[in-house]
Amino acid sequence: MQSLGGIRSWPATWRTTTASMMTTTTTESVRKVAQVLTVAGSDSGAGAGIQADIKVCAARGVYCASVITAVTAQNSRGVQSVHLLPPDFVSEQLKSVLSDFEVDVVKTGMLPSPEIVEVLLQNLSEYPVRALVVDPVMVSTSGHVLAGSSILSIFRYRLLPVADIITPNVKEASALLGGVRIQTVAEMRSAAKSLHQMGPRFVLVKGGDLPDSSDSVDVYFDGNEFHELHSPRIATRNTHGTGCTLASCIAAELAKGSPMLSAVKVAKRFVDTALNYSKDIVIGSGMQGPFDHFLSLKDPQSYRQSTFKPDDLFLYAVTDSRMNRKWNRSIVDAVKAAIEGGATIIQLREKEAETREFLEEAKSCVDICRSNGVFLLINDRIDIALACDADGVHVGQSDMPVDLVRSLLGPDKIIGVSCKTQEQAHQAWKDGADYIGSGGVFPTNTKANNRTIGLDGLREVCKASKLPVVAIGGIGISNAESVMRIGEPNLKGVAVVSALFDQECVLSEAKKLHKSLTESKREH
Ligand SMILES: Cc1ncc(COP(=O)(O)OP(=O)(O)O)c(N)n1
Ligand SMILES: Cc1ncsc1CCOP(=O)(O)O
Ligand SMILES: [Mg+2]
Repeated sequence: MQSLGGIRSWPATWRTTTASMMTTTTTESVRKVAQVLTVAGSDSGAGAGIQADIKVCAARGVYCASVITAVTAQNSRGVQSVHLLPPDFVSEQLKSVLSDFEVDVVKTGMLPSPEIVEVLLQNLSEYPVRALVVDPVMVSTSGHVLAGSSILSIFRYRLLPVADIITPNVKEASALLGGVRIQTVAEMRSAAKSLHQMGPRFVLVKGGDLPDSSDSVDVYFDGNEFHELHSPRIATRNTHGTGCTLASCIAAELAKGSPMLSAVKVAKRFVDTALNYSKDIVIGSGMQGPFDHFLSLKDPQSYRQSTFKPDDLFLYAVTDSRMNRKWNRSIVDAVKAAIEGGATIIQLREKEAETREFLEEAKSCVDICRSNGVFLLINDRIDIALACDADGVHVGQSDMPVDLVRSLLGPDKIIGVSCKTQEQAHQAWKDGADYIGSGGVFPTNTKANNRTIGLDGLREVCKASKLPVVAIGGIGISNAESVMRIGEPNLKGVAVVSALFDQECVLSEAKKLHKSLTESKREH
């Protein structure tokens, strides 16, 4: 099996396509379409399985072909009956699609027998694709066994080693690991590590079923680093098909060209938004209803504008035009590298840029950030933020007042404000800011004439406000841990300029800083 970046190379015309576009036009006016093939079971209730997969891909702008492995009779009450398709017929479907279409990514769901996995593997070796996403479906949300223990051996020794990513929930992860206990995030991490040793390039262990947790935590492991992806638990009965939706959304984003972590983050946000949007709908009379994958058609705003979470401040990358010029980088390249290295939010702070040029670059950065599921804010320039439809702005005490910014940008945009004192922190809350940037914590050459407040000043600001706080000023790999160690619960991360952008390789510096922040978070 070839994997992402593997044997089949991208057509030259496609390589230049931005990740947010599904198609592009070649010189011969042929439109290339990002394509997923789902190999899964049919759900007559259409909340999960093949039907969910097709809907997600359509909602994400990707074509989805389907090979059906089994037909289930099911609804919101559960699975009433399952009919397996003969392996030869599954193979015929696979050949039909793979020999004809240029499938980018194959996503698997219900693979109910070892023979069916065998024909899948055969076809994939004959018709290689760019990536394989394996959702090791074993039990339906209602508790019906969809693939029994006979499947475990071929999953472990044949399928997992050729997968690019696997997305088990805790029960599936436990089954794949011979029944180990997985009841805490620490046990999820250890399970992700053990599963990675079975061969997949990336592992995402989904913690939605974890007992006693107020938010839903998924653990992502790339063989080197862990990422914990948090989202608030959404109170709804309409959770049928969330696993299929997440895996298909990952496949769709990969097919459009996203790196793996970005694809996973976008998919998680898509599922959260869909669940939230559909929390009150009633389809069926049972315990687990389907949700609406097409929310974007009904209410684009609710889909586009996902909610800002304090943890988004974890690794906050702030650009600088002088540094970009010094290192001969465009803003766009700087932003791409920071995101790839793990930046969780971006601010464009381009003090010397010409308005017209800044606007064009800001628009490109909005596209990149949106397709990676990372928010983009603009420093100082409310006009640019409005014109490029950024996710928000960051303003200081001598910029436009926060209450006025709020009235110009509306309730959905993110507003951050710089605070050095307790009074400023109180005011930030009253004025409707979403977060506080506090510093300079340490001396810095990036901002002239800036008073340093030290760790004590940072602590005071944190204590004075309910808002999440990000520390800024002179922070880098050598001292990020000492900042986070002040242990204030609303201190959510560090914002850095020179530690990322006044460096030869933004990507590796971002990775190192992300790793050090993750370690300090785990320790405290
Ligand atoms: C996250 C974050 N915190 C603080 C600042 C500083 O903003 P400001 O005080 O407006 O100073 P300038 O950046 O405009 O020089 C920031 N940009 N980001
Ligand atoms: C914009 C800003 N606001 C307070 S300190 C600072 C500069 C931070 O830059 P660096 O991370 O290079 O010290
Ligand atoms: Mg400012």
